[in-house]
Amino acid sequence: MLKVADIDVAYGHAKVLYNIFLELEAGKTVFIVGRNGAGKTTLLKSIVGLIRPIKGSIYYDNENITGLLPNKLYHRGIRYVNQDKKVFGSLTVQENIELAAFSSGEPLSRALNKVLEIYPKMKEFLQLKAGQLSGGQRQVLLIGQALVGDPRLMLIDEPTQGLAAVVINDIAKILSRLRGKLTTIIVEQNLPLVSRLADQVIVLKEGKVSRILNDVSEIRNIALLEKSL
Ligand SMILES: Nc1ncnc2c1ncn2[C@@H]1O[C@H](COP(=O)(O)OP(=O)(O)OP(=O)(O)O)[C@@H](O)[C@H]1O
Repeated sequence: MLKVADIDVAYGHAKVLYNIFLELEAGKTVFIVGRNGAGKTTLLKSIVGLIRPIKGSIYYDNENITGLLPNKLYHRGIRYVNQDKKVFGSLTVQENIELAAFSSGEPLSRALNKVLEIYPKMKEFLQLKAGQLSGGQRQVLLIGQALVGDPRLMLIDEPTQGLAAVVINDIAKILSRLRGKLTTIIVEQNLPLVSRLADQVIVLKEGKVSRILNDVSEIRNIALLEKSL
C-alpha cells in the first residue's frame, strides 16, 4: 500500500534521513521506534507531504505521491496526527469535529459517530470548549477527527507522550480497535505498548532503518525491542 523508496531527507544542508526503504502492507499496524533525534517525526512528515525528500520516491497504491501537498494526500485518505496535541481551543469539541466533517465532506452526524464510537464519553464534552479537555481527551479528539472522511492510512506521532497511565490505556484500546481496519504508522516510545499492538516494528537509528521486526515472537519481546534501539 505504501512504499518509501530510498529517500533522503534534509533540513537545509543537514541531512537527517538516509536511504530509507520501507514497504507497508494494507491493514497493518506499524510502529516506528528509535532514540530522540533518530528522525522518526521527519519520516512521518515526509510521508504526509510536509517535507519533500531530496532523493527517492514515495508510492501510495502504486502511485508516486512524492511532493504532493498534505491537503491532496488528505483527500486520498492519508491522515496525520502530529505530536503537539493542538485542537482549536476556543471552539467547542463539536465544532472541532465539524471542521473535520467540512474538510472531508462527511455529514456531521457520521463524523460525530466516528468520534463517539472510539470514545463514547466524548458525548459529555461536545459542547465544552476543546481547550478545556485534558491532554488525553485532546489526543482522542484528534484521532477521532482523523477518522472522519475515508481514511486509509493514518500516521500518528507519539500518541501517548506526556499522558497518565490510565489515559495511555484508553489510547491503547482505541489503537487496538483500529487494528486491521486501516493502515496505521505510529511513532511511539512506550515499548510495552508497541510490543502489545504492533504487527511490524521499524527501528530508526541516526537517520537510517537499522532493523525491521516482523516476527510476533520478536515484537512481543520487550527486552529485544529495547536492545534494538
Ligand atoms: N525543522 C528542523 N530544522 C532543522 N533540523 C531539524 C528540524 N526538525 C528536526 N530537525 C533535526 O532532525 C533530526 C531528526 O529529528 P526528528 O524530530 O525527526 O527526530 P525524532 O526521532 O522524531 O526525535 P524525537 O523523539 O526527539 O521527536 C534531529 O537531529 C533534529 O534536531
